[in-house]
Amino acid sequence: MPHIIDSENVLGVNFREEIPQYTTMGSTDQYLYDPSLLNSLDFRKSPAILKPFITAADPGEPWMKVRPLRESDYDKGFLQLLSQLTAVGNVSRVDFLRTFAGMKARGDYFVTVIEDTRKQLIIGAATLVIEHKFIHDCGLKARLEDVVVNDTYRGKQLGKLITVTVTLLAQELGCYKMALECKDKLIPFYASLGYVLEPGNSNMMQIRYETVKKNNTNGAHNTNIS
Ligand SMILES: CC(=O)SCCNC(=O)CCNC(=O)[C@H](O)C(C)(C)COP(=O)(O)OP(=O)(O)OC[C@H]1O[C@@H](n2cnc3c(N)ncnc32)[C@H](O)[C@@H]1OP(=O)(O)O
Repeated sequence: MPHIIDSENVLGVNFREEIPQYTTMGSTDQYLYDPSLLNSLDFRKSPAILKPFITAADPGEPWMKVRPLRESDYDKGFLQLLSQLTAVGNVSRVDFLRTFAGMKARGDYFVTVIEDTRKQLIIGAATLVIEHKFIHDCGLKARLEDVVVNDTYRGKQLGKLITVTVTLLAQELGCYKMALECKDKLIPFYASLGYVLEPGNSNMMQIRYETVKKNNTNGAHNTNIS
């Protein structure tokens, strides 16, 4: 079960003080969450058709690794990968480590990546976020966020692999359901992985509180907005 968060962490109070001082990148290089959680996922439970059959523990290539996000992924192109999804902005190493530490402290962010270990490059990512509810007997609801595969690696099942990984992880962590928002053209992709549009309950609504900076360098040519 996810770590129980305290209200001080939720509000982000004193985060700066909680972060260890890093003199060089990777001096601790922690995982965001326990990587052993990925070893026992049963990919046979997923309706996804994976040909050849691959899993998080055995992604089919010796140079491919599915694992939790690490601090050193700042230097392995993680943010550049996200910029293929939406605008990232100018995220400094300090910003990245602060956000990483906050997510780790909360215990309910499961950012999961695929690394090409030959190039030390992050080539795929997806995030499982767990919401704590009073309804459903104080149940846990999962959200799927920020799914992306490096454009030169697409069409090789990596999108399915990373999405099924976090979908099964949510079930393993005790969530009663997992939900996502996506563009219409991706509905068949997620439907093939078991996600369904529920009749009368398939509208996504939102209110935006900020405008995306148009002059950021990472996402300057990307019109996708998450
Ligand atoms: C919840 C969210 O985060 S929604 C945001 C989703 N992410 C994005 O839009 C970012 C840009 N897109 C991507 O990174 C990738 O195209 C992904 C993640 C959507 C798919 O990654 P891939 O590695 O190419 O997917 P994969 O090889 O596993 O393909 C799975 C299937 O989905 C289909 N598919 C993949 N991308 C798309 C697309 N953009 N539109 C329609 N169908 C697609 C493929 O044709 C394939 O179908 P098949 O099994 O019948 O051959």
